[in-house]
Amino acid sequence: MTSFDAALARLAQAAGPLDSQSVPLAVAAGRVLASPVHARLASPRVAVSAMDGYALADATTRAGDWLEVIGEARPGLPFGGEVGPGQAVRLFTGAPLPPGADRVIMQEHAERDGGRVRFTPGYGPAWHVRAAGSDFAEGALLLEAGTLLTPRALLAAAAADMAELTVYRRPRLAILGTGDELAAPGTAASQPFAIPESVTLGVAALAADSGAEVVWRGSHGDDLAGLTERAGALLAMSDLVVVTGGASVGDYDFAKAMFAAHGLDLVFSKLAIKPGKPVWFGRSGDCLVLGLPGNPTSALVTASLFLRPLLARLQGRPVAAALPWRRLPLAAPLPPTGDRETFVRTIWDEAGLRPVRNQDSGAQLALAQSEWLVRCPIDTPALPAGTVVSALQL
Ligand SMILES: Nc1nc2c(c(=O)[nH]1)N[C@H]1C(S)=C(S)[C@@H](COP(=O)(O)OP(=O)(O)OC[C@H]3O[C@@H](n4cnc5c(N)ncnc54)[C@H](O)[C@@H]3O)O[C@H]1N2
Ligand code: MOO
Repeated sequence: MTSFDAALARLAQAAGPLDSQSVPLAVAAGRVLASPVHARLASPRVAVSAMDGYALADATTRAGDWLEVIGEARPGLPFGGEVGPGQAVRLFTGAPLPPGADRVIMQEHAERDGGRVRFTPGYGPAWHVRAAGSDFAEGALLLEAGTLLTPRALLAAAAADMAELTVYRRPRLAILGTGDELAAPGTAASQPFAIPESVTLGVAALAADSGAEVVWRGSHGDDLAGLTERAGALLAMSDLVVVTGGASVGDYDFAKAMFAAHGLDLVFSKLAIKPGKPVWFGRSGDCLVLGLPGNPTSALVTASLFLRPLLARLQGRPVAAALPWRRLPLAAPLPPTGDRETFVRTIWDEAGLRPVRNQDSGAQLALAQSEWLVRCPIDTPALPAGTVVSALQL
């Protein structure tokens, strides 16, 4: 069986970035930059006030002396003249500092009398001036290619005065659930032996969260001819097909077989991991194909471990960006692992990571309650509470 690390390395090698496109800033959230963002102007563009108050020359100002208020400055509306000795300009947060002034005194320290102002002693050492370019200079590199456009990154791109950004195309993803027993949620209870088709819903949500455009989602029964035809249609419309279930060795497990007629090239199959041993990955022509086990916990765990990194790669990001392992303590002991690397489902409580009671790979309720996967390599001995382990948020 192939190890988790070896499988990930093969996946990273098999999947490179898709092409890029230009999109308006307003729809760029969650996308990944294909080109870096450089500032088209400095921030701030000129020295500005950090407070509402008065601008003046520090060297010629003493607490208690009256100054003449010669004008006003607001953000985007500078004062036209220069500030000399014995003078002050009324100004507001973000307003350009007038020439001749080098500090701002907050209005809380000012006493105003018509056209005059004076300042109470102890107005403090802070100058309340943001120097031109103190945030970033014109031309500065703000965001590198490969950056995920989080709300914070998007704000910086806007501050760089960009109207459009060059981002990687969103991977088009088709998701097919397989199994005769599957029924659309809401219809299972009225059919004997049917079960609600739950897995593709969870996988689709995870994929969308990782930047995919889900172009098709549905399920199909266990007939190989029908599945083969469906596989052809899905390969034609997507960059990546995810098929769930039918990954194991049963007589009705057709997940790989349905792609055989479409020239499936396997990259890996059957891994030394638990849950998720039957996960497999390959390529059919220009399209990638990822097979997840049908057991719901196995499917969502392997989607976190392989689908997220795959979508990251297709959008120009490294595998590691999709697998931010953290070092966190265990709140309860863990049993030893055997010959499969084990990903234990846990919740976070005040003492650390606590395994959920039901570790069955078919679980759906325990999966919903789980928050973190704890990574236990092959042959890890029993671990006492307090041990610091590698964990990944589910
Ligand atoms: N003889 C062996 N049997 C099994 C092995 C093995 O190595 N030898 N591996 C086991 C492991 S590990 C797993 S994981 C499962 C995975 O099997 P499949 O991928 O073939 O999954 P199915 O048989 O299609 O389904 C398993 C289980 O999950 C339910 N299911 C499937 N799809 C959905 C869905 N979309 N929504 C909700 N539930 C779904 C299905 O009804 C089954 O109960 O194989 C073991 N067997
Ligand atoms: O590997 Mo399966 O996913 O354990 O049940």
